Amino acid sequence: MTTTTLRTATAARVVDAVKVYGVGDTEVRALDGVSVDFPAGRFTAIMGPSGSGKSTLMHCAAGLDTLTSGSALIGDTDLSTLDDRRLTLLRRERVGFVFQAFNLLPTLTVAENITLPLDLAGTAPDRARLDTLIDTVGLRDRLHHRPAQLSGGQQQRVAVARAFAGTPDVVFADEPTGNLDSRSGEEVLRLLGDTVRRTGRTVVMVTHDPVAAAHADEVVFLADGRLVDRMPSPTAERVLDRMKAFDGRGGGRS
Ligand SMILES: Nc1ncnc2c1ncn2[C@@H]1O[C@H](COP(=O)(O)OP(=O)(O)OP(=O)(O)O)[C@@H](O)[C@H]1O
Repeated sequence: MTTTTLRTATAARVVDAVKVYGVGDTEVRALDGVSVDFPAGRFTAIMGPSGSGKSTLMHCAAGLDTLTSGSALIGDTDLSTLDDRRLTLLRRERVGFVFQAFNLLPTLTVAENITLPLDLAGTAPDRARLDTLIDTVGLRDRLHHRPAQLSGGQQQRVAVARAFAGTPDVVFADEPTGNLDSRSGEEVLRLLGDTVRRTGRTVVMVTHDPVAAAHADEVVFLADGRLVDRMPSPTAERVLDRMKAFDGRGGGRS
C-alpha cells in the first residue's frame, strides 16, 4: 500500500524576512522577521495599519526590492541567488503585477498592452487562452482603444489581463482598487477572485480596505513589520473587527 502525502504548493514565500531602511538615527525596520507563504491557487490579502510593512513585504516577495536578511522565493527559486539579468527575466516571465495607478502604456492599444509581457519575452500568445482572458475581463469591444479612452475600472481590467497574460506563477496586486469607485473596484476584485478560482492562479494583494480583503481566500495581518495573524475565509466585518484591535494597542500584536 502506498501513502500519498498531499502538500499545498507554495507560489511565493518569505522566510525570516528583515528589511531595514536607512542607518543610525534614521533606521527603520520595515520588516522584522516575517515568515509567510502564499499558497498556489489561492487569493491572499495582506493587511495591517499604515506603515506596518505591507508594501515592503510585497516588493521584496516579488523581487522588486531586496531583503536586508532572510530569503524571498518564487516557487523554489531563491531570489537572492539571481543576478540582475536573471531577476529581470524571472519578474517578466513568472510574476505579474497590478498597481494602483494602472501603469498602462498610453501609446499602445488595449490589445497591445495585454500582450506586452508576451511580446517582451518573445513568446507567441496562445490565442485560445488570450481570448478567454479577454472575455473574462469583458474588454472584447475595447481592444483597439487607447487607455485614455477607457474608464479607470476598464483600465484596471486591462492591467489585470496583462498581469495574467504570461501565465505567471503569482500575480502581486498593490492597492488595485485604490483609484477606483466602489462599483468598479468591486468588479476588479471579483475578476481577481474569479480568475484564481476558475484557473487555479495565485494572487497576493495589498489593501487597506476590509471589503476588498474579504474577496480573498485568506488575509494575513502585519503590524510593526511582523506577521501577527492569519484569517482564512474572511468577511469584511471580521477583517474590520481585527483591524480595530490594532488601534491604540501599540500595533496590536497578538
Ligand atoms: N524607501 C524607504 N526609505 C525609508 N523608509 C521607508 C522606505 N519605504 C518604506 N519605509 C518605511 O518602512 C515602513 C513600512 O513601510 P511600508 O510602505 O512597507 O508600509 P505599508 O504598510 O505599506 O504602509 P501604507 O499602508 O501607509 O502604504 C514605514 O515606516 C515606512 O516609513
